[in-house]
Amino acid sequence: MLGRIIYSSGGNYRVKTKEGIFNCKPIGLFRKDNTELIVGDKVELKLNYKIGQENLNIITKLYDRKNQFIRPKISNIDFIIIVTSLVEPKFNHFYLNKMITFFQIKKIEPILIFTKIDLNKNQRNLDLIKKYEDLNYKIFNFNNSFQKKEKEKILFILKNKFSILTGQSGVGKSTVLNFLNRNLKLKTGEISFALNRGKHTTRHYEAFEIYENSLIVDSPGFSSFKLDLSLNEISKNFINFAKYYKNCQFKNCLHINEKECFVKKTADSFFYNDYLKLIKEVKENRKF
Ligand SMILES: Nc1nc2c(ncn2[C@@H]2O[C@H](COP(=O)(O)OP(=O)(O)OP(=O)(O)O)[C@@H](O)[C@H]2O)c(=O)[nH]1
Ligand SMILES: [Zn+2]
Repeated sequence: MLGRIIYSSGGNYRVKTKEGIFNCKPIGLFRKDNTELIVGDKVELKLNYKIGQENLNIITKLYDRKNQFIRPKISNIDFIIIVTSLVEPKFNHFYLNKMITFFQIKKIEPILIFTKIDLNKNQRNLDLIKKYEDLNYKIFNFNNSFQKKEKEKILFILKNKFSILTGQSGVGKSTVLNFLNRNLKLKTGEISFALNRGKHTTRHYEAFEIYENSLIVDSPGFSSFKLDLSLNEISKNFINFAKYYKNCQFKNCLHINEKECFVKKTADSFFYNDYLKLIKEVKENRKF
């Protein structure tokens, strides 16, 4: 029977199949060749397999992963849902641009959710959202709720898909999930904010079913993502650079020092400034 791992902790797995969710153990084979099974993996399952005196549900096979992350340890991701609040915490476009870039490089489509629109008093924030709309990203605005049509649209997109939800602490990740599925009842607000769960190192990953086989992993803050980007990848794929870096006349150009570089001349300064910041950050991290 085919299934997907939705929970993993200390060698115990929960696998979701068409027939339901089962607690499972992997067969020894995986241990022998050092294969670690992770949340998101598509696996083959045998129910009530007799081992000695016990009847166990066992995982017998791991199917090829279409993608895989080291931190968080998750595989086969279809979408990355990036939640950004306009206020409290304030609009952090640098992290948003960085995350979009990272996942575009990994060929995973981002879905952008902007929250706390109701608390926003700053027109510039709305103008910034417009910039992402112009780039044709899938965008949803959240006011403690989605409009009915928007909610239907997002559930339709996520149906039968496996997604990661990410965003800084306090932006509203749990609030959004609870709104999409009233049965989840995830803790929101000050308590989880104070715990700052992003810093927990032993956190396990668990995929929640939101709607008709749409699974979402609620991952802690941005900082827990291992972003292994090269300068070359960023220069070609930052946000919307892919469209016009080919017009840059310089080989392996970082679009910084060449006066006549096409990207430097045409890029929107809002994105370009974050690009410079990201290049700087990656260069500095390399020194260690
Ligand atoms: N007014 C308003 N408040 C919101 C909105 N979205 C979330 N909140 C509030 O913001 C606070 C933080 O929301 P959470 O859902 O706990 O945020 P989180 O991203 O899950 O936070 P962590 O668990 O720390 O990662 C809560 O008090 C929510 O009620 C929104 O669109 N409008
Ligand atoms: Zn250039």
